[in-house]
Amino acid sequence: MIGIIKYQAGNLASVSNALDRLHADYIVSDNLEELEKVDAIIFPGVGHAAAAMDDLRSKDLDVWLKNTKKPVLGICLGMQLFYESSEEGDCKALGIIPGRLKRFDSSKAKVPHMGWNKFESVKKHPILRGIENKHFLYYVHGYYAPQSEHTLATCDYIEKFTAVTNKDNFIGVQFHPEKSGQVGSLLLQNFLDMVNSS
Ligand SMILES: NC(=O)CC[C@H](N)C(=O)O
Repeated sequence: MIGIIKYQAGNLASVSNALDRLHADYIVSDNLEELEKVDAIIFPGVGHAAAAMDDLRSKDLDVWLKNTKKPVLGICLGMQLFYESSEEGDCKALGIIPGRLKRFDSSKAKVPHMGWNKFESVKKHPILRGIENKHFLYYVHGYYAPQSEHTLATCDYIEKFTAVTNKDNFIGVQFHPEKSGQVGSLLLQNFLDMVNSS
């Protein structure tokens, strides 16, 4: 059973639809008792980092997320909030992964980075099974996580930034797998398979 975190910055419908297409069992919830019972978490996100963190704090979801040992897949803003802070609203984030989100330099190219782009895998990981450097994924973001020891894959737009990150039970993807067609569905299925085999 997957728990999709329900908070004001979650693009819940598109993530739910993607799981429906994979016939996955899930709940959409912000209730900590309900979330404690699921096998894994999908932490989606569209919106402003500072506002999203305020909403998570208002529901004690920030502390719960930071301390859960369940597998967590963070998507877009969900991935960004794994880090220590973001230049977006100059806000503190969950602090699970070291680093600070930076804004793209809009003097160099149009911001946000919006559209289909490839990615370059840096380290092997089950979440990337069957996904190769030739594949395109869908991105919409104005902030990026610089490369670090936790970077599994990178993407090149103005900067070479972290497209997929992993620390312990936390996996983050900057792109939107729920909007990335078959390749995106494969990544979500890889996550489900990791959960089912754990
Ligand atoms: N789609 C989004 O909400 C992106 C997350 C964040 N606001 C960014 O611009 O990077």
